[in-house]
Amino acid sequence: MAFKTISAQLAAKLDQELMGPEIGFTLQQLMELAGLSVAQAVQKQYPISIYQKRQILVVAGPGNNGGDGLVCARHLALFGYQPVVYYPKRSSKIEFYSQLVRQLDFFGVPVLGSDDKWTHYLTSPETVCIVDAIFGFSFKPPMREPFGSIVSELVKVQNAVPIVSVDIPTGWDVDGGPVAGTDSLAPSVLVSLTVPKPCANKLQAGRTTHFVGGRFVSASFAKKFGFEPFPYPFTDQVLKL
Ligand SMILES: NC(=O)C1=CN([C@@H]2O[C@H](COP(=O)(O)OP(=O)(O)OC[C@H]3O[C@@H](n4cnc5c(N)ncnc54)[C@H](O)[C@@H]3O)[C@@H](O)[C@H]2O)[C@H](O)CC1
Ligand SMILES: [K+]
Repeated sequence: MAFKTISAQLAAKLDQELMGPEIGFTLQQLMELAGLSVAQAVQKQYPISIYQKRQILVVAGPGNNGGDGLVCARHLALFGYQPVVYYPKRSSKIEFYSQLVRQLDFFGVPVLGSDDKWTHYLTSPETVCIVDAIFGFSFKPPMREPFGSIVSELVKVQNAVPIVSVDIPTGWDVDGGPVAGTDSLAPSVLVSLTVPKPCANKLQAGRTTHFVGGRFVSASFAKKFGFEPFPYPFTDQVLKL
């Protein structure tokens, strides 16, 4: 399906408006729907019934893309997968992220920190897929550590264990796509949230299945930002593009 995109700058403005005084969504509401979308995309692409081992590694970054990953992990657990979260840089400034971690504890989902070993979760066939929730539309290259090393590890295994990227393949320039001279992720799935960003035009045809998710804008709001509303079927939270 052909799709319109919006720039990194416009995506941030769209977000602010959704959470502004007129519309009044909270970040928590949007993140819940975003994380649920990603979990549903995983379920559609890697249906639980065909796997004996149901481990999924979710790598969560320090911002809201990471928050989407924490929510996604909780839904994956509820769907019956066995998520493990690697969350190396936790923000103590926003209490909400700690609440998301406590909810993961509640569902028995392990959350690894910077001192924990995580690379043994990068093996096939034990791990169904890896959810890349490291950086989204606020990423500005070049990447600082420890995330450069983490992405290099993911690149090493990405032909054996599929990567599901949340909103932006981590490390890509949001408007320009893969950055020359750096290890570049080639995800098997991309879940664009609200509307694809320009880097989605750089996905390799035949390699990446592209979904849109984050079903939270009205038709008139979409048109105001220059895109058509997406025809999500029935109760689905994602649409394959
Ligand atoms: N409307 C929607 O579509 C919604 C999308 N959501 C998700 O939120 C992210 C954007 O979140 P934001 O917190 O603005 O940014 P990021 O998570 O992308 O990153 C911020 C985080 O990253 C650090 N950082 C930036 N550049 C670098 C770098 N070069 N090296 C190391 N670290 C870097 C920065 O310091 C911050 O800590 C969007 O993509 C969606 O996934 C929301 O869930 C709600 C609705
Ligand atoms: K990402």
